[in-house]
Amino acid sequence: MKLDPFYLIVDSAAWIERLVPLGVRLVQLRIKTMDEVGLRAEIRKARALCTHHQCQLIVNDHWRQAMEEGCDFVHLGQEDLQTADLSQIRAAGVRLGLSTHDHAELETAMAAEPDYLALGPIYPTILKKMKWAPQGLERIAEWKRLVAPIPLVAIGGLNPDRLDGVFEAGADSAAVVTDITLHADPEGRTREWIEKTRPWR
Ligand SMILES: Cc1ncc(COP(=O)(O)OP(=O)(O)O)c(N)n1
Ligand SMILES: Cc1nc(C(=O)O)sc1CCOP(=O)(O)O
Ligand SMILES: [Mg+2]
Repeated sequence: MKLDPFYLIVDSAAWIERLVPLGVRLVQLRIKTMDEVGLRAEIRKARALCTHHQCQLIVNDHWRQAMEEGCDFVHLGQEDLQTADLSQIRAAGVRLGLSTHDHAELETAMAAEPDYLALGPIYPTILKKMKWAPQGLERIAEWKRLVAPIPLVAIGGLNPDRLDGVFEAGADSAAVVTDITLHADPEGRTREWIEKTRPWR
């Protein structure tokens, strides 16, 4: 499976409506706190937008709601994995991306036979507090050797200036939140990401 090298992560369907039409091909809806009705509406709207714009939608955490809304790709972390019903996800033909931060997590993740693996945080991130030190580029190269041919996603503190290093080290896709969502010009920055990742597409 080939992942687009630009992996946008946002926390609402409104962001998807704003940025996906610019040419984003891979987007994650990452909603951490919302009531069930609101969450369902967000997933439904995100799915419709992504279908219309031929963008692959990946739903973070909420695998059950994602499946019930007809989505075909979810992302789970190690804690999410403990409660997720992987056989139900697989039986529905839903694809699965998994987070990893160290060797023990990688072993757990590989056992689940994911469709991609994410490694982070590559650089310091301001989005959330993390117990892992930045992994650095060497770690991407190590992970690539361990996981290929499973696609590898790099995440954490990425920006356009850091992309060449990340791809040269072996990442297949670069995931980003705040470099775009906190930018003064999110549309302009999204176009910059699309251009900068073009050679890796
Ligand atoms: C592409 C990608 N990589 C890693 C994560 C982090 O997932 P997780 O560890 O479950 O943390 P939360 O994002 O749920 O806070 C991700 N969402 N996407
Ligand atoms: C959601 C997330 N997961 C990470 C991990 O390492 O698993 S790092 C991260 C935050 C990514 O945001 P930004 O691009 O703003 O640094
Ligand atoms: Mg999670």
